[in-house]
Amino acid sequence: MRDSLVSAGEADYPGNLFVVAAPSGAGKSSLVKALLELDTRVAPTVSHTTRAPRGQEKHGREYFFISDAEFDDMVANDAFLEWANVHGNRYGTAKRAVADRIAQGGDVVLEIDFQGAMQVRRVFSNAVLIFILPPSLEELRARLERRGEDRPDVIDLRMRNASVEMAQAEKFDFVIINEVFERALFDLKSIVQAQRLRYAAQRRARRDVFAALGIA
Ligand SMILES: Nc1nc2c(ncn2[C@@H]2O[C@H](COP(=O)(O)OP(=O)(O)O)[C@@H](O)[C@H]2O)c(=O)[nH]1
Ligand SMILES: Nc1ncnc2c1ncn2[C@@H]1O[C@H](COP(=O)(O)OP(=O)(O)O)[C@@H](O)[C@H]1O
Repeated sequence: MRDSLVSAGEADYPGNLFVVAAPSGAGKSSLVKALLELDTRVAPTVSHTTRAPRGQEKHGREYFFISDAEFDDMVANDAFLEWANVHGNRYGTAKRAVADRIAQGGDVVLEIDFQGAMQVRRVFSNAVLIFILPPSLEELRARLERRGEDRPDVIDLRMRNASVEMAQAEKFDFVIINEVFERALFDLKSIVQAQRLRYAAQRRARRDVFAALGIA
């Protein structure tokens, strides 16, 4: 599967893979949710995690909440496209969820951390990596506090990790600063649209070259 996803970029996988990463609280989930409401061609996948569910979260909707032993089994069975330790818990994207959809020409968006994003790039070179930045660290903390989902010690840990995560932004294809939400959403939509046009043009060009060479 790893190898076939590498050739993905080519004919077998006509869909696009978008990866969105950000420090916790930057607005990644809000932006991706808004994108999905506007654009039905792109679908999310549900990750697996060993973290405990928050208030309203449901198994199979936000995440598949699994035990450490179950996570170990999935790692041993090579079931993950990528996985990483984030803020003291493990999170991973199942291969099957991504491959099935992009093989059928659908687009997929992954909301994962920067370590996972780098793993995806190694496996699937056509993936478009997008990093969301908050306008400042002060605003990041304010958003985490306003969201009111995490205990103060969890917020402190996420803030400590934020600087390390933000230093990774330059490795991504695009960086969006989520200051004014609507502007950031416009940027995200534009990146998705541009990639679709670019990839479709690449595929057409490849077909034309093959046809001209008589090897279509
Ligand atoms: N590598 C990886 N990271 C993930 C995955 N799912 C979620 N994450 C990341 O784990 C971090 C914590 O997620 P979560 O506990 O839901 O809190 P959030 O930061 O408020 O979204 C975020 O950076 C997520 O992007 C995954 O499947 N793989
Ligand atoms: N541009 C923005 N301006 C102000 N608040 C925002 C903005 N974008 C998101 N938020 C708020 O910040 C909090 C964190 O956003 P969320 O999408 O949960 O972040 P993440 O998924 O990156 O952890 C939420 O309460 C959300 O409503």
